[in-house]
Amino acid sequence: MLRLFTAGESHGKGLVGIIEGMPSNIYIDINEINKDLARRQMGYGRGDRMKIERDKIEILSGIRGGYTIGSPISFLIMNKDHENWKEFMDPILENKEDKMITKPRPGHGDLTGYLKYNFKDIRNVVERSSARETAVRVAAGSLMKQFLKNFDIEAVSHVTAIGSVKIKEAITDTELIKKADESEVRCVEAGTEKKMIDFIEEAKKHGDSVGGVFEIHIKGVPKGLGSYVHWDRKLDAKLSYGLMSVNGVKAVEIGYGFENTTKFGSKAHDEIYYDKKLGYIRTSNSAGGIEGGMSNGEVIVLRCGMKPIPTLYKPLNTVDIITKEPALATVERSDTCAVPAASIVGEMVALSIIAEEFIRKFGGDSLEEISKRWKDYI
Ligand SMILES: Cc1cc2nc3c(=O)[nH]c(=O)nc-3n(C[C@H](O)[C@H](O)[C@H](O)COP(=O)(O)O)c2cc1C
Ligand SMILES: C=C(O[C@@H]1CC(C(=O)O)=C[C@@H](OP(=O)(O)O)[C@H]1O)C(=O)O
Repeated sequence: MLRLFTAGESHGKGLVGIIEGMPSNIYIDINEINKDLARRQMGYGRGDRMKIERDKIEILSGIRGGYTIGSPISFLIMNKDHENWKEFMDPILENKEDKMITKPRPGHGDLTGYLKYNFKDIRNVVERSSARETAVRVAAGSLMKQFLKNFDIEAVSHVTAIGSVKIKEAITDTELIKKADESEVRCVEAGTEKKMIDFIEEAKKHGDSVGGVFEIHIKGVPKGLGSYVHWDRKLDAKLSYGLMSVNGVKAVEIGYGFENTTKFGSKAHDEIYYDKKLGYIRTSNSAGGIEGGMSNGEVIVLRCGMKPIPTLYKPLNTVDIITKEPALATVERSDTCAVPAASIVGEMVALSIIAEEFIRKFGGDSLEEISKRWKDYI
């Protein structure tokens, strides 16, 4: 079983990840992980924090001479911003109190987290509920991506909507999305990107924030990851769980999940054909590569809806937890839009789940053992 533990507060010393269950003898290129960490920091609409951080992974264990050795892989990503928060984030010494947060932000975990954990200062909630944690999930996902590359499994992601600005003709071709990611193709319809940027700028001008939609494609996944035999083994359920755990994601769609609800069955399902060379084939992919809780060999298509960022520079109404009087929600600093960043997080989270399911199906302690079983099955 492949597992990931994450720890770390947003303005604490740093973030920690532990991956347990990674097979041995997988070549890991640290530069590739750092590239994915950098991708997560990009995207129009991010705030000043991203000017401070330059996320880099430091491996502590589990990798030797560039190869995994089967033991838990532990790693660090330091918070450069900690330097500016030392007096408020010291684990041992008493923290200064003049930055206590008492005005919970609607849309964030502030109010319920403070009540649930019986805190005096909402900062305790803010620090861990922050999406800073997603840096660890991207680093871990990037490592798993390198494992999956051995089996020709690859993922791409792209933003399909920022607020009400949508890509009209959604790119459905995985290779084209990949090119877009490499900046060869920017957008299907000329001008869409500018409209998205304008939408973010408009929000920013009014102290507001935006959400949007991103899409993930995973190709090369063999038929049969996940299972129909028990509810908690279904691949669509597992992917939804993982994606829903990405901060701000409130909707997950698989294939044409919503669109299919409006169609007749005759138009909604992907008919089966047989080709002497290719075996069973489909000529459409409405199901998004998953039927009966199992990958069916087609490209896995996932779509996620992210709510607008909860911290507003023109703050929403709230209640001060000390005076119980009406107040405006706390704002220290914030992104206006983080959909492009969330898209990278989603891509890496989805790959982590595919890696976990791949290992569950093909088993084995080393890459060689897994490769043998995979080849036999294929
Ligand atoms: C990459 C990324 C960056 C984010 N940046 C901010 C931010 O600057 N300010 C903010 O209030 N929320 C930000 N969010 C969203 C919050 O983390 C999220 O709304 C919060 O954790 C509550 O989400 P939930 O209701 O889905 O659990 C960001 C999310 C992601 C994925
Ligand atoms: C630190 C990251 O994102 C943060 C996520 C976040 C939130 O509330 O989720 C709030 C902001 O934190 P800060 O107040 O320090 O600027 C974002 O910058 C990151 O993505 O690495």
